[in-house]
Amino acid sequence: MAGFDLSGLTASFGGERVIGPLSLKVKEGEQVALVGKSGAGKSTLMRLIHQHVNRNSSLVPQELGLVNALPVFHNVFMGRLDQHGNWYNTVTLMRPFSRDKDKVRELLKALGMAEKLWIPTASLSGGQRQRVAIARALYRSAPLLLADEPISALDGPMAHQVMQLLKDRFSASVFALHDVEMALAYCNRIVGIQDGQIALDEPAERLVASDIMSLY
Ligand SMILES: Nc1ncnc2c1ncn2[C@@H]1O[C@H](COP(=O)(O)OP(=O)(O)OP(=O)(O)O)[C@@H](O)[C@H]1O
Repeated sequence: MAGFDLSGLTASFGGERVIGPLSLKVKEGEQVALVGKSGAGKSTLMRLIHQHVNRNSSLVPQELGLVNALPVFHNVFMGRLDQHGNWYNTVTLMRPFSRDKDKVRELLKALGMAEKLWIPTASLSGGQRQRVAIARALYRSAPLLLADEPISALDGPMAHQVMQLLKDRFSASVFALHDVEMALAYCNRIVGIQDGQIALDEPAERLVASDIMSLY
């Protein structure tokens, strides 16, 4: 199941409400961009959605969640840790299976970094690290993608390549995006977050960048 239908979503920190209560329904075929100024609540909403849909989703968190001491291969493989037994995961740590190596190499190739397969993640650049987290989400291959600022460290051409790849590979997606032009180019629905509430919810084709800038 690619979509979700959640209601009564709320989040508070130190007694202060930062999200909701709000409802959000996302259907198969929708690429949703969460936009809004820094601190509006996009990451918090993303985490709330993930808590509810969890195993049905591929997650790219803003902080990436990589294990620096491990090579790129193992960080990408982690996208499917919960789909294998302990024995398989333990063997893979020491001596990965060819079919998994081939699959991960193929994903890295699509992201322009196949040669980094066995490099420890700690020695990668910020943009390369971000692509490892994206490869991990692609490897998981869940029907729903939740991606919090997935292209913030990528240069222009790579940012476009990654957004196109993610759009093609997932049947429904929720992106938190600072880049309004990218949101309009790759998403078909724009949800504006302001003070923890949905202040805008429109098909992207009905909006231009200036309509969204009123949220900032
Ligand atoms: N762990 C936390 N403890 C306390 N307050 C938090 C915590 N995480 C988020 N907040 C607060 O919740 C609000 C929403 O934060 P959130 O990170 O969701 O915003 P955002 O829209 O994702 O911002 P950005 O675009 O900068 O990533 C902010 O006021 C932030 O200070």
